[in-house]
Amino acid sequence: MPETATRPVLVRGASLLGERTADLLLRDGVVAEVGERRSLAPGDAQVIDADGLVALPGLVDLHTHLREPGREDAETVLTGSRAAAAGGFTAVLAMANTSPVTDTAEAAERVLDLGRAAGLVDVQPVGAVTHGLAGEELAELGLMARSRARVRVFSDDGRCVANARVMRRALEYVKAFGGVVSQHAQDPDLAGPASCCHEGELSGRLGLPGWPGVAEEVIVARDVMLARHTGSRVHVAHVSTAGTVEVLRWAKAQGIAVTAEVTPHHLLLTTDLLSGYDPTFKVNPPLRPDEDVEALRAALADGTIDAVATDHAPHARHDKEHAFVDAAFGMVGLETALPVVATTMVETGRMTWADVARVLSTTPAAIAGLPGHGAELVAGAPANLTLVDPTATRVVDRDASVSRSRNNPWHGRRLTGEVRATVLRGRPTLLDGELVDPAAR
Ligand SMILES: NC(=O)N[C@@H](CC(=O)O)C(=O)O
Ligand SMILES: [Zn+2]
Ligand SMILES: [Zn+2]
Repeated sequence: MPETATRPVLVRGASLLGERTADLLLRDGVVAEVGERRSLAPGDAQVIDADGLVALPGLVDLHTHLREPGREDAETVLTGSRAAAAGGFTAVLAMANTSPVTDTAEAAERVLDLGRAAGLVDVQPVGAVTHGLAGEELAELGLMARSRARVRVFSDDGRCVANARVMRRALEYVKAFGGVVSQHAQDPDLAGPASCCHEGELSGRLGLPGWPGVAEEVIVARDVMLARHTGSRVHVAHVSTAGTVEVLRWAKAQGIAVTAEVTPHHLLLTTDLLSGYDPTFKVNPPLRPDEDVEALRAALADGTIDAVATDHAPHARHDKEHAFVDAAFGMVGLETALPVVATTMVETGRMTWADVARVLSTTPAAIAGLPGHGAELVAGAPANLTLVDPTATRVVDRDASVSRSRNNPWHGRRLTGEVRATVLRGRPTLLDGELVDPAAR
């Protein structure tokens, strides 16, 4: 159905970024009018009563694993899109570590098309940096960039681009079209193949091979120097240590084009959760001690870390429910990202809702080069938005998730802030906390 044929939507009485209450009339995929509270007549519009809700530009996730093609038993583009819409996202970047890997233009276009067919969120493929994520030869970066998928973010995520020469070439290459390399920063020699948790007192006690924070920090330090040398842009995926924050702070002060993301889990969960050997908490990079968590929160609040990205990493039970050392790395995160940020950063008074819009929408959209997303909610802007109940609290139930996977580290935890509605180009994908059947839109 063409977008022009959809019914207008009137969002009544939302608090824009938590700052001022207004009505928003959404028509033909854009914000047609912004008016004083209760000033706009509904006419034939579908009315969303947003009294008490905060309106944010639709959330943008720089780091999502959708698992299709190859691991549809863990997630598909459709089930991951549902989780994204339920979490308030209107765009997600789909990581390239699928099977086959997204390392060609055709593979990227297939992911794009699967996203369009699902129709719940803009699925923007990330391209691999190297063929098959092998870290040796560059993938078809230019062809992916020029394809219908317009790939701008490249990453071997799951693996580090460990070879400095390869990283340098990738940075030089993507510079030509304003691309960015998102690095999974982890020196493979320092981290070691068997490592599965933070290296520290606890890993010693548990008898688990740990990996040290410095394995991340040396790669970030190297990559900011390569970004300076090439004049290109580097993005640091899932920052997990205070040392990385120090490097980023220095690099930004030099004017080096580096951006960075932190995951919700690294903002709240700590390494001591591993004491019960529950593989739900096994993730790469690992959960760290309190000092790191505090440094990450401070860096997000002061802008040293630019964005929050979920690293939603669904895994099927038969990959996750193993002895700790054998289980897969990763945890789901799309449906809980906003509540975790609200709980850790807003409820604690460290960030405002305008800051949340910056770290979960505006800045990630700018980093990824997605012009239709992250815009301020003013007349003429694309009608991509999220409505949040800022005070609602809820105990997370992994079985209430719409993701296909259940590796949910938030199960049983009470979080504040609930996504009530998501609107993609003027069409609700989530209403009253329930997914909207695409056929009914
Ligand atoms: N984060 C994880 O623990 N796992 C990710 C890979 C990654 O993000 O490095 C995955 O693909 O499962
Ligand atoms: Zn990674
Ligand atoms: Zn990842």
